[in-house]
Amino acid sequence: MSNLLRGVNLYLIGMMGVGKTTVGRLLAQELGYGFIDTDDVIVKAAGKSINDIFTDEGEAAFRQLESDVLAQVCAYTKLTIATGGGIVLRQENWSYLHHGLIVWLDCSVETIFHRLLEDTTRPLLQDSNPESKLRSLLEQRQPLYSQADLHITITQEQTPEQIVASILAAIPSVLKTQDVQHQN
Ligand SMILES: Nc1ncnc2c1ncn2[C@@H]1O[C@H](COP(=O)(O)OP(=O)(O)O)[C@@H](O)[C@H]1O
Ligand SMILES: O=C(O)C1=C[C@@H](OP(=O)(O)O)[C@@H](O)[C@H](O)C1
Ligand SMILES: [Mg+2]
Repeated sequence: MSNLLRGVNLYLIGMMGVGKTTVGRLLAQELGYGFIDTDDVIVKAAGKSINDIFTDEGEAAFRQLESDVLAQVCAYTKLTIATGGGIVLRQENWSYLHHGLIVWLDCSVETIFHRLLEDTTRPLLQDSNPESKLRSLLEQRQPLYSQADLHITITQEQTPEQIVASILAAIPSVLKTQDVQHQN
């Protein structure tokens, strides 16, 4: 598979809680790729948590850091990159994402809600009604996520290993399409 990919980066996009960080790390191992999580890079560079960045500097400052990190990361090859769920919001980020293959991990709001019920690390979910917040975020973002090269639908029971397997199985079909497009 890594031969087929020829070092092209994989960018995982999708809603918070869908498993981009968890699956991305495994996928990188499977491919012999490096792994980067844009949120981790931001936290290390800022020296504070995502929650503190949102509280102290606001979401717009966080989005700028996110774009800066993405711009730096896409200069490298042989990486699997787990992005933050809101990376799709800025048009400029798409020009960076399109340097690689963009994989949308998609699962139901119910699954995400149950996974993140006890989680306090997602500032956008610190809301009086997190489930409805998730629904409205998904409604806003779905048309953006759907611009990905690959759409992987995940069920509640699927393990990270099974999700990696379904991504690996789906990759050749998009690479083929891209080769055909390049020939035309
Ligand atoms: N396939 C899965 N099955 C069960 N739990 C999962 C799965 N993928 C991720 N999780 C759990 O869901 C939570 C969110 O996962 P994470 O990888 O941080 O998602 P994201 O990076 O998309 O926000 C974590 O607690 C993680 O352990
Ligand atoms: O959806 C979002 O806007 C966000 C998702 C988070 O990352 P994950 O998608 O990895 O949870 C993180 O970047 C931040 O809390 C904002
Ligand atoms: Mg993550």
